[in-house]
Formats: sequence, structure tokens, C-alpha cells
Amino acid sequence: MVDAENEFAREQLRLRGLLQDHIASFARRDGNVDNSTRVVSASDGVVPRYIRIRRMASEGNNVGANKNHEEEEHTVREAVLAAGGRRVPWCPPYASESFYALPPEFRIAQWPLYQQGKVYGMDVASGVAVWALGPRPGDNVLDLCCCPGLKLCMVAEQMHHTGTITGVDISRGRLTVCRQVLVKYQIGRAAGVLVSPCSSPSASRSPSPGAPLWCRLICADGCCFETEWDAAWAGREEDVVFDSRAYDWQGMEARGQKRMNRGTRRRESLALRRVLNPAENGAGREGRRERANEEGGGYDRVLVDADCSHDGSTRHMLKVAGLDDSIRMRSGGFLSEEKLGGLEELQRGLLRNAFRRLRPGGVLVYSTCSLSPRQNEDVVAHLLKEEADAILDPILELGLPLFSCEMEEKGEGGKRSDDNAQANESLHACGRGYLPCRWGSLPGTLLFEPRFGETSGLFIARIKKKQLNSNV
Ligand SMILES: C[S@@+](CC[C@H](N)C(=O)[O-])C[C@H]1O[C@@H](n2cnc3c(N)ncnc32)[C@H](O)[C@@H]1O
Repeated sequence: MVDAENEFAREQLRLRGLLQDHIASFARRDGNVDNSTRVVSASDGVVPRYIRIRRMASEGNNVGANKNHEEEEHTVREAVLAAGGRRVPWCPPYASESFYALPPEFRIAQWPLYQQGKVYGMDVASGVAVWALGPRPGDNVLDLCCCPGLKLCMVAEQMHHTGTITGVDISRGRLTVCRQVLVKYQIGRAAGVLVSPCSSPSASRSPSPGAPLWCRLICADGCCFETEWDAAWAGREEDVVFDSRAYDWQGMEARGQKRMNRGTRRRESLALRRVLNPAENGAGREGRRERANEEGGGYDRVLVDADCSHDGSTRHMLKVAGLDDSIRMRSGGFLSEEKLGGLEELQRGLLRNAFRRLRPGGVLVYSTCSLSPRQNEDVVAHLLKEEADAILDPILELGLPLFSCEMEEKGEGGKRSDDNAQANESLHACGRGYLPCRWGSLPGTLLFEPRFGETSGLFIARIKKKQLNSNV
């Protein structure tokens, strides 16, 4: 164990050293000196490995089955604690038993609980983005940059596995991974019931309360994706990568299959086609879209966890760069202007389209794991300027004061200090019931930084769309 820890620490040092120059020059180019300090120190310090315990779908009135789920969750919690996991003290009460912090060197990929789909590897700051979105049972949710699907799975659990989720991503390769994640965690399969819409596709189109979750994954550009949650598919059929209504869960399980063979793939694609019901394309679709607009249709919640420079998260950066790809990093491809060019435009395009897909009164969350104001506040400010119906909705309901507010109130200059002593103080404050983040420069947005609160970096903004005929 000690050897493993030493090896881990040495590797971290080596990689961190490698990253420093790239991050520093990225931050300088980003044009914000304050940010340059923040970004560079984001790669310092070691963030714990967070896990989230899977919450299984309730099985309705089946008391015995529900009790089994509770007991299983309890057993998993005990195993997590035994593995060195500790509770995250500032999690809201309803989530205090779902996120745990493990030592940074903990390898979850080899952990049976992870392999068996009982826990997710997910940073707790990402959990805050989902709490801010606040999905409710029966909602229709759009996740516009969904891969590999960790937030999507948490959204499904917050919805008690009822309603609809449409996951969109531009990368077919990443969607394949996302699809595996959904299968592993049984998202889209509620209450152990195999939904069989192939025989009656329209039956599950409008989810009634308690109806099982319908989840679909679509390969499309989030900047122009426009299919309503209840509409027939407006794009190419082959772009639907997964549709839980057609998915043969029981068959997969019975075969103990991980990868599908050609025959199974063909059968699934035929089932998907039937689910998509191409006969409903065309005029019907337009009619539905008009009706949706008149009735103030659209998604109840939209999540845009946008592609970004990943500079707030060393772990993400290393993943993006490729752990051993030091040559590429040294040669400047990683975080280079060339690689990041067009990113802000993409983020603005994603946010604009996300807002258009939102129903009046609906809630949208925009997040990135960058600390760059250009990719965060500026993108949000751009939308607020463009869209008269967009209102920035301060994220306050987590119920804890932000560390920086408390320091400011005490006159200790907590709002904008980059001082390490204060960062340490902040870590202690987390244990005393403060949220380990700051306000972003737009009021009510949140900025998590690794050095301030033992989490990966994450910016979160919440936007509401005004109700029809309303000023609010
Ligand atoms: C930060 S990751 C999303 C992580 C995901 N929300 C989760 O929690 O697992 C950003 C994703 O955006 C996708 N992406 C990039 N450009 C896109 C576009 N134009 N439309 C849709 N997705 C896009 C990337 O393929 C990547 O999977």
C-alpha cells in the first residue's frame, strides 16, 4: 500500500510538472491574470476520489423488493466506509449518504463495487450541478452534452427513474461508452419491468406519473438539435444510439453479454426503428412542434455540461491529454490556441440552443470544468443579453453559506483572495458547514476550485425561462 502511494505521488509530481507550463501559457492567453493564478494552482493539491452510491428504482408497492434495495444500499455504504470512504460534510441532507470521498490514490476501476455497478466514480462538484438542475419525477429532461453519462445517470435517479431523458452528444465513440454506462447502471429500466413499446410505441410517449423512465441517446450537434421530448425523431434514424424502450435488458442479462454481436445489433436496430415510428415524421411532426410552442412546450430541464478546456480539473486534463502523451503536451498541442479555438463560440451555440429547447418556466444549468471567465460568465452573460426571456437564477438552495461570503461578512476579504492560507482555512470551513466554493463574477453562479475545497473545478450557472405572459 505504501509503495502504491509513493508511486502514485511520484507519478502525480511528474505529470503535474508536465502540465504546469501548458496551463500557465493557456491562462496567460486567456487574458486574466487572476485566472492565471487560479488555473495554475488548480493543478496543485490532490483532490480525493469521489464516488456516488447508486440509488435503485423503487419497485412501487413491492415492499419486499424495496426493502432489499435499501438493505443493499446500506451494505454498499458499509463497504465504502470500510474502504476508507468518508462522508462529504457539506452535501445537502437528502444526498448526505450518496457521495463519499476516498483517498486520491484509490483505484476504483479495480473495485468490485464499481465493477458491479453499485457505485459511480463522480466528483461531488458535478453532483452540485445536478442538484442545481433539480430534476423531478416525471420531468422531461434534455442533456445536451451527455457523454460519458455520469450526470445523466444522477438525473435519472433524482427523477426516481420516471419521466424522459434525451441525451445528446456529438461524439459517436463517446456515446457508445455512455450507452454502456446506462446498461451497467440499468438506466431506463424501472422497477424491473421490461418496457415493451415495440408493440405499442405510442403508449409510452407521454409519461404518466410513475411511468418508467424513457431514456434515449442521440448522436447530434447540440447547437442545432431540435427534437422535442415527445416528438417523432426529426433526424436520421441511425443517429439514435440507444432507446430504452427498445432495449433488450433481459436478453442482455440472460446472455451475460457485454458487447453485442452482429445479429443482436441488427435486432436492436430494427427495434429502434419501430420505436422511432418514422410514419410520424413530416406534417405530423410540424403540427406537434407548433402545438408545443402554443402550449409552451419544450423540456422541463436542460443540462449543458459543455465541452471546455478542462483547466479546472487535472484529472480531466490528464485524460484528455492521454496519461503518457508527454510529447504531444510538450509540443504544445494540448491546450493550444489551435485546439481551443472556437470553443467559446461552441459554448455560446450550445447554450443558445439549450435555452430554445427549454419550456417557459423551465430550468437550465450551464456548467464547465474550466475556470476561465471567457468560457463561463462571459458565455452566460452573452445569452442573457441575447434572450430577453432568460433570467439568471441564483443557486442558493443548497442551504449552506458559501465560504467566501462568510469571510467577506467577517471583513476578512474572502471574496477574491488568492492566498494559500485562505485556501487552507476554506478546507477547514467545509467541515464546519460551508459550501467549498465561491460566487462566480455573475451573482448566484458557483465556482468550485480544487485548492479551495477538495473538489475538481466546476463553474455552474442556472438560468430560468420566463413563464408565458409573465415578467418573472
Ligand atoms: C464535459 S463532457 C460532458 C460530461 C457529461 N455531462 C457527464 O456528466 O458525463 C462534454 C461533452 O460534450 C460533447 N460535445 C462537444 N461538442 C458538442 C456538440 N457540438 N454537441 C453535442 N455535444 C458536444 C463532447 O463529445 C463531450 O462528450
